[in-house]
Amino acid sequence: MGSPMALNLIKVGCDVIVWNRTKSKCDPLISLGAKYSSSPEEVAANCDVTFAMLADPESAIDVTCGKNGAVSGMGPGKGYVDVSTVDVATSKLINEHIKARGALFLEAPVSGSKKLAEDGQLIFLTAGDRSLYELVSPLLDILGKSRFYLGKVGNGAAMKLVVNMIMGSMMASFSEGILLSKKVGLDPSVLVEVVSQGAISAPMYSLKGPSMVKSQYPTAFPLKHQQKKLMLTQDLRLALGLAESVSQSTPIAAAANELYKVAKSYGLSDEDFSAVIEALKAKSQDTA
Ligand SMILES: NC(=O)C1=CN([C@@H]2O[C@H](COP(=O)(O)OP(=O)(O)OC[C@H]3O[C@@H](n4cnc5c(N)ncnc54)[C@H](OP(=O)(O)O)[C@@H]3O)[C@@H](O)[C@H]2O)C=CC1
Ligand SMILES: O=CCCC(=O)O
Repeated sequence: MGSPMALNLIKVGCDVIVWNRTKSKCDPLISLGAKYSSSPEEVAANCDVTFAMLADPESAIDVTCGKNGAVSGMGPGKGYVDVSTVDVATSKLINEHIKARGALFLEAPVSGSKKLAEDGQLIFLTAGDRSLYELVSPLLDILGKSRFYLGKVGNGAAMKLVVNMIMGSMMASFSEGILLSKKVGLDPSVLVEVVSQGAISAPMYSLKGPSMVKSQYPTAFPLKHQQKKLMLTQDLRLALGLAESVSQSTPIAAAANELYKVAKSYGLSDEDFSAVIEALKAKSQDTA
């Protein structure tokens, strides 16, 4: 997600400095004009605004607050925009560290996957320093099709988790439908078409349905991010934790969460999250 976002900024002529743990992944960006810094600290020291796109809460904290982390390069007049998907507590922690350096913080997790990142069609769910939001809005408009400012830090993370919770349950339910249609002698491709024309149509179903019917899961949003294991956190589990914290019942999401865990145990972490369908196949002895 970070690469296409950086690329879109380079394309419009922004002065972009990049860092990634695996440096080779920066090479295509460097060849297109990005400069390279050897640590997150150096990036933050050399930039007015630093964007972070990390896998999960642990890496987001490490890259920000760890050794040679971005915090060390921050200071008054600078801004830090974390576009990773993390939990509320992680976002608040990063905010505190950035603020302690006199800099501004904006959480801005995104809705929309790899293709939408490439096309500059992401949806930003931002919260934090309003002045930083105003400052980076022109950049967010290059990277995305819309942006929401949701107030205090944590609201962006919470909104993202709620959206991903709905998405996880929708995909699990869609998977059940595909397999059931096949078991009762229907053509699942026709089911995908029917769904795409009705009230429950969703781009996600039209995009992923045809591949799922063929047991193919080209990775857009890796299943491992729907089931993050670090610090026992993951998008669905984090959403369940959020629900529990306010005594909101979410039985559908809880059931879906179990399926993602099974799919992950089958070694499908790096496949698209639509590979959750494999968890149901195994249960019903359907290997087709
Ligand atoms: N893919 C999608 O469709 C979407 C993803 N998201 C969210 O965006 C974030 C990134 O997702 P995505 O780009 O798909 O994930 P990837 O797995 O492709 O990239 C993860 C990035 O995090 C880095 N990273 C992981 N662990 C560490 C660590 N311990 N220290 C330093 N860097 C680390 C990786 O570095 P390295 O290259 O060295 O491994 C890589 O740059 C996630 O939070 C995800 O939930 C949000 C919306 C859509
Ligand atoms: O967090 C990832 C969400 C993927 C998507 O919105 O399609």
